[in-house]
Amino acid sequence: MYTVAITPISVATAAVYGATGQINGFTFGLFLVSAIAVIAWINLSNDVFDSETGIDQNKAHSVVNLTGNKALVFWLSNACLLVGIGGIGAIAYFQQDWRVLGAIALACALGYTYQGPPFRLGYQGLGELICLITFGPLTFLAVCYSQASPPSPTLWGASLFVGISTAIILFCSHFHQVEDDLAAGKRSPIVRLGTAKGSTVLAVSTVSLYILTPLFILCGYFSPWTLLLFLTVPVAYELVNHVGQYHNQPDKVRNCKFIAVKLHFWTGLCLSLGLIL
Ligand SMILES: C/C(=C\COP(=O)(O)OP(=O)(O)O)CCC[C@H](C)CCC[C@H](C)CCCC(C)C
Ligand SMILES: O=C(O)C1=CC(=O)c2ccccc2C1=O
Repeated sequence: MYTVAITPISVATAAVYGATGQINGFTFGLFLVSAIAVIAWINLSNDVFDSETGIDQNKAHSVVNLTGNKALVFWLSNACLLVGIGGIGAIAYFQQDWRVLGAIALACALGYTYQGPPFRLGYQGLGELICLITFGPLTFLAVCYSQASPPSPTLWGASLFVGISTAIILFCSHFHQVEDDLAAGKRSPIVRLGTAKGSTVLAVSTVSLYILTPLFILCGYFSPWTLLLFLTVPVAYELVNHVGQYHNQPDKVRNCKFIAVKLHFWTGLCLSLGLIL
């Protein structure tokens, strides 16, 4: 799952490098470490908050279920947040640009509203929108300011791409959980749509990645090298085909999140290369 931290930082940094021909390696490294700590926070605190609603009763790998110590996991998650925000704060300080910290702090606040009381917006099916905004434009803005570069159409285009590919991971994570979600009152997009319509939405969202890229090339935002993205079509096909076949069979569809992670990783790598070349 930690590729969800690495990919947006790498693609945004590649977009900056493509535009300016230089990046600060130390800032890039510190951003990566900080983003990983933020993702550790969101996952550990998700287990804490979900243990309060009972939705994770059957989730064997919930760290709260594994340790039986909710307080410990809560404080561990806060420590991760402190490390993550501390690292981003240090970058903002070195750059003397507090917009870096502001964008990531806003992303973290939105991440909290996904799962924490009193908001729990994920229970209303709003997680994918939060994912798109936080892993897309907010993270990309923070990265470009951290590299002392202004946002460009290339950066916005790439942020939309990564925002969608990250939201696809979250969307896929709901297919096998319909029963548990219904029991806990969580109206995930798959609970709302049903698994059949959900698999169609997944297909359309996945295909949109391969439409947006040529469109951005035609607009002059992306280099033609970003067509490297089409090397990932077999993974996209695997995802759409797997969910299309097994959307209503929880045991068979449960691994689709990991195919989505694979798609997110490889599309991110191809896009980064395309933006650098
Ligand atoms: C914890 C997340 C998903 C798990 O959700 P769920 O409870 O449905 O799944 P389980 O069955 O596994 O319990 C991730 C949620 C992500 C959230 C919508 C947005 C987070 C924003 C980040 C804080 C932004 C970080 C940016 C970083 C790259 C600097
Ligand atoms: O555990 C999960 O299901 C997820 C964890 C996570 O950090 C993440 C981040 C961005 C999009 C989706 C997800 C998950 O689904």
